[in-house]
Amino acid sequence: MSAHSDLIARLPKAELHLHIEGSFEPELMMAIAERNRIDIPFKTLEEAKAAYDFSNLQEFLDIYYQGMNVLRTEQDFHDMTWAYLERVRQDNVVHVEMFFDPQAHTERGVPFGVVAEGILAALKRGEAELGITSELIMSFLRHLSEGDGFVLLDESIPWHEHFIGVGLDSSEVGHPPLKFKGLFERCRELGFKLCLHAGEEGPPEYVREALLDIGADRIDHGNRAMEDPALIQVLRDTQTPLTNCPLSNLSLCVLDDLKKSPVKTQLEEGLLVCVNSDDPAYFGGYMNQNYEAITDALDLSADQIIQLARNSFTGSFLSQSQKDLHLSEIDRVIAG
Ligand code: HPA
Ligand SMILES: [Zn+2]
Repeated sequence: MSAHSDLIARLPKAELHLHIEGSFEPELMMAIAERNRIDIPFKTLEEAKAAYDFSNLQEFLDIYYQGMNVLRTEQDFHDMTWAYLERVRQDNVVHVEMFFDPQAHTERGVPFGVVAEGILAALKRGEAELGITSELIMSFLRHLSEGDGFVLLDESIPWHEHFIGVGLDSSEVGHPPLKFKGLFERCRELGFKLCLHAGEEGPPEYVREALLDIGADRIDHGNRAMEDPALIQVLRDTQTPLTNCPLSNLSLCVLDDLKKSPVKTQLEEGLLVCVNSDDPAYFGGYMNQNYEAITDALDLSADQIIQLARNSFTGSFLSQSQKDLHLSEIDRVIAG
């Protein structure tokens, strides 16, 4: 329990950096494997959890792509998404802008429509039954080619109205944002918001490319931007949201100690940083556990925690009037 657990629990929050396939808990994975009669390398929960010991991004990604292999039907994608929504309702997450990785499914023969329809059905239900609003962000795998990205973009045309934006994730080093310049230009013309993972393991130059060459609307992670004072200035001037993921940083050894997290400095420097869970089933915590861990590690004040929650709405793709409603709800919670 953190010193500010009660405040953290009471604050409404938006989650802006969440890979839905990274919310796939081993219990559900084993149940779906059985339902679909698929062998998985884990026989027990303990075995699964023991495999979740990573020393870098690639080690995680290998297990992450393996885990999602059991997902085959619309029902599977629905069940995974619904489980996430039910879980974060408890953390007072009221809005989520979620990534999904279609190429990780189409590559193994699962049609795009199966993936999208399953997730969308759960999101619709989440709004009706849990009051959680949501947006979907279609992410490109950066270890694949720009041409593969264009194939996905074409394949997804019938569902474009359901996506607010596109993302860029998977193995960062060696796959800079500029590798996808033409693809993101096309996505921008189509009206998509652009969210790029940059500066998680990759150098500050990747954040610079995402921001200045691609025109990213949001930077996912962005930790290593803090190595470049000129870049910090750009992030401050543009108020580009940075979606930080504390427990992810720790699990993937981006940081060896959360005390070295840039979040407090970013707040003090006036950057628009917020806290997120990234892949909660793999990194040991959902939204509030991420808030608690970063609060304790950096000794954040109540005002700083409130600022993080405010930033999660300000940095979202909600309309200004929707943002204002959420921000006034935060005011109401802290006054009461
Ligand atoms: O944190 C991440 N980084 C890159 N790719 C990912 N795919 C899922 N999570 C991540
Ligand atoms: Zn991520």
